[in-house]
Amino acid sequence: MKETLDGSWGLFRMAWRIHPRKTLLALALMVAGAVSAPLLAVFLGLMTDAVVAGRGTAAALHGVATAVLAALTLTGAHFAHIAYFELSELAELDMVQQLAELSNGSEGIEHHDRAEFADELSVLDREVRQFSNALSALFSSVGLALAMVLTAVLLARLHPVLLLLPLAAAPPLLAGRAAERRLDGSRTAAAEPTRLALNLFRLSTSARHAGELRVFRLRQEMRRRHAGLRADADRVLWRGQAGAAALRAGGQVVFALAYVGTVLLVLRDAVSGRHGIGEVTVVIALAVQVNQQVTEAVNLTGTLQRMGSTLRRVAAVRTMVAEPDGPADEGGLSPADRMREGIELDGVGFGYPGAEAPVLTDLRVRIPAGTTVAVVGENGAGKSTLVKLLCGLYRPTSGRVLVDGVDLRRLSAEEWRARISVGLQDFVRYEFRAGTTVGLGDLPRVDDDRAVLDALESAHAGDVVERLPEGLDSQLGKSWTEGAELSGGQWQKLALGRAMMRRAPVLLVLDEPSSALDAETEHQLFERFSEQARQVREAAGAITVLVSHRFSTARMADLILVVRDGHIAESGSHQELMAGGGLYAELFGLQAASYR
Ligand SMILES: Nc1ncnc2c1ncn2[C@@H]1O[C@H](COP(=O)(O)OP(=O)(O)OP(=O)(O)O)[C@@H](O)[C@H]1O
Repeated sequence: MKETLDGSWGLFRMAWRIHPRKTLLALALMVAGAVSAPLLAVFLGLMTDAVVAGRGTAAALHGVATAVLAALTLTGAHFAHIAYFELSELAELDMVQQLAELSNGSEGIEHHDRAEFADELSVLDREVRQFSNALSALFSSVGLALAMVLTAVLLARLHPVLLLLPLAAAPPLLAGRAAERRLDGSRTAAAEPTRLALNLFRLSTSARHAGELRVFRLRQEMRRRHAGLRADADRVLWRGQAGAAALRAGGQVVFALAYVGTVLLVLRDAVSGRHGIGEVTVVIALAVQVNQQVTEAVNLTGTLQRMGSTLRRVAAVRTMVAEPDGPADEGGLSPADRMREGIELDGVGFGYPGAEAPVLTDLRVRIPAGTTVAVVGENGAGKSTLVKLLCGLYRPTSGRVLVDGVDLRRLSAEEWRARISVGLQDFVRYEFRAGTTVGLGDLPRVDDDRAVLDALESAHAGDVVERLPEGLDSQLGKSWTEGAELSGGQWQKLALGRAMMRRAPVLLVLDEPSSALDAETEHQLFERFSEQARQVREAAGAITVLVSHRFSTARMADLILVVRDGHIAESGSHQELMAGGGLYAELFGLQAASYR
């Protein structure tokens, strides 16, 4: 009950916020349409009595009133619909925007790693599309509540026993609520298989994966898995639907028995002469309405309860996104324009939400300002996780990342992001104009083609644009009829160009650009960065971090971090590490031998 009331109130506030005047108009029309139905029964009774008594004028007047009320009953909801149609659409849009904002509006990305977050979001994704019905349900239910009270008063005036009829509405209402709870439970239980099935569907229908699916002859297998997951979800949903239907039917049977009983009672009184013909007309008309009111009330409370749980889910998602251990903007200090001392990892540990073992443990290292750093290590060692911590996308679960001695948590996340630049391993393929796709790396200069060309030049990526039919003006992406599709490496080169757009970032992170670049180009690129970093050491103190599997590139760095099983196994310059004869020296030797 509380959820339904909270949901209704939340909905009303949302409509009011969007358009107060239309909200009031829709509500007034809906209420007028709803209460005119029981009044219609009263005037019908009065008209019948007047006709039987031969009072022509009174019969005609009551007849006109009956006709007006009938018109209002039939058209009230229709006119209200015109008033709230736009409101409903706007409310749905508002919800969709709230979801997008919740999902991507936070500074951190930790919530994306939680299965509960994905489940709630997948249910919400479906449920918000029902939101336009919710407003109509809300307005209708206000009108309906008034109509039910009026009907009960009218029935009680005729015979107190007739009050049993509205009271008999309680069992179907309670059963309806229980049914909706059961349905909501089944939607939650089915969320995971539904989400997984949707992922498989997207995978099976994406142009990007079409080739591999065919070569490995996986289409049949994907269909089988998809069907299995859908069947799992459907089984849960079907059980929920069947249980809910049985509960609703039980409630309706109780009401039907009460309905038949009261009609028989009034008919008996009429036969014995205790009621006039007009009163019998009123009772029969009202009893029919009570029947309709109950059915409508069950449906409306179901819809409102559903919307209540949608709003509850939105609140739950909001809490997950605002988790206190997420990388929120705690201190709001502004990072300096130049790095003075450097970055220090002070006992940094990190575990992904829900994972049993931490990915990184007790990392301790000082990276002086102006240093070029190479991070090397086996697959899954924790290199990308480390650079995401440096970018402030995750917050360490233990220890601190210090920037010039200040805990990264205390820096304004937004300002820190503005001072750094990244080429991430899982870069985005923005299907925009080529120049825009690169220019997005520095939003204020997104349309500055000169800056874009310079950035592409710095990233050794000018050739990608040169080959496009309209250069920087070429539309990218298969979603466009004329869009040019790029190879994976070309997309990554543009992402590198994007990383070069910012003028003087204090931290530049390049996470494995190797798939796009051949060994020679990667080498040259890093050489250039190292040179630039040395030149601007005094001016900006920029730190460049490159994650690479190529030791021939890594060796140029001032500092090499060898990550193994979540900790820094070795650190130092190439010469130091080679002289140490440890893991780095061993891996370097192996790779060098394979090139010979
Ligand atoms: N979003 C995530 N949620 C849970 N676990 C994750 C997530 N991302 C990575 N991991 C786990 O963290 C570990 C380290 O992953 P990470 O991507 O940091 O490794 P990496 O050294 O960059 O590997 P690679 O060289 O293959 O890119 C892996 O065991 C991986 O399974």
